[in-house]
Amino acid sequence: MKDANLATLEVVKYVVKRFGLHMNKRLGQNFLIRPDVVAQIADTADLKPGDPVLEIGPGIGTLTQALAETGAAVTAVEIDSHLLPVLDKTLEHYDNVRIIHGDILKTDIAELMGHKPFKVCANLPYYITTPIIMTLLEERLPMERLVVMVQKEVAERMTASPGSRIYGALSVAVQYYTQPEIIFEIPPKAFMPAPEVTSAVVCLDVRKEPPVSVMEEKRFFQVVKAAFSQRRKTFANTLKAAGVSKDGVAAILADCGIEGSRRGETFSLDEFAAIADAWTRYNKKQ
Ligand SMILES: C[S@@+](CC[C@H](N)C(=O)[O-])C[C@H]1O[C@@H](n2cnc3c(N)ncnc32)[C@H](O)[C@@H]1O
Repeated sequence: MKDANLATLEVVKYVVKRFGLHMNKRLGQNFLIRPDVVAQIADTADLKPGDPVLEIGPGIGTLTQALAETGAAVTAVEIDSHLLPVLDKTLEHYDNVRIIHGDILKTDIAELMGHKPFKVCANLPYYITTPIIMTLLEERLPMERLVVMVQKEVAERMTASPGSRIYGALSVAVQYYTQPEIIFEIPPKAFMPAPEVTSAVVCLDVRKEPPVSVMEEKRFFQVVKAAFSQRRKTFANTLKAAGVSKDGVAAILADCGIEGSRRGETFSLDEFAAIADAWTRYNKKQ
């Protein structure tokens, strides 16, 4: 199938029929049927021959083919064993593709990618988008860029600004580790079967250093989690709920100069960092 572009309705239909596939909704199986969209996703990854790239969920190999065509060294992790014989066939002419059968959330990715720098390019299964993104980022893998297709609403959360309704823990984490940019949107009809939602491709360029420095990163993310777990609470009450004494709350707020009446969802990364450091200093004094 080297000459056939896999990302067309005719080819996807043919493959589904030939292998007797049943799209598994539970595994987020919506396959792209637009060659231009697939090409644009692969272009955004900006791959050179030999570049290691990780794909999550190759499906029948549509995006995998576009990645392989760049000459990159493609590693694709697919959970569904029914798709393995399909991928064997659709990608049989590429010697720069390695298919791994497994659950990406249970895979030792650093080991799989040989502890060397790599990029990620994937049309993600939507039911586990956030766990996948958070795992990849929190493990501090040597990634340079992630190009991921996600639900449009999730893409907007990743890039949201403080104070907006959709700004949350995912926005802070993504913006702490990366510089996110929404590249383009994709309508449901670009997939078979068509999902119920519009999708978007996001490019996350991994930062060499976080944009704010904090004394204890763990504390920073503890503050973020507390701030968004009860969005309607004032920040002073959020700190109390997190187990800080009344005196402690007063001392932390005075130290970082932030009004306790504000809600956590209005804080910028700088403000989250200032609170986390004030909390760390307070704890050290106790
Ligand atoms: C949205 S489809 C993308 C298919 C193909 N890349 C495309 O663009 O047409 C998501 C793929 O992820 C696979 N998948 C779902 N959960 C997974 C997991 N935990 N680990 C690895 N692959 C998974 C599904 O079986 C499916 O092939």
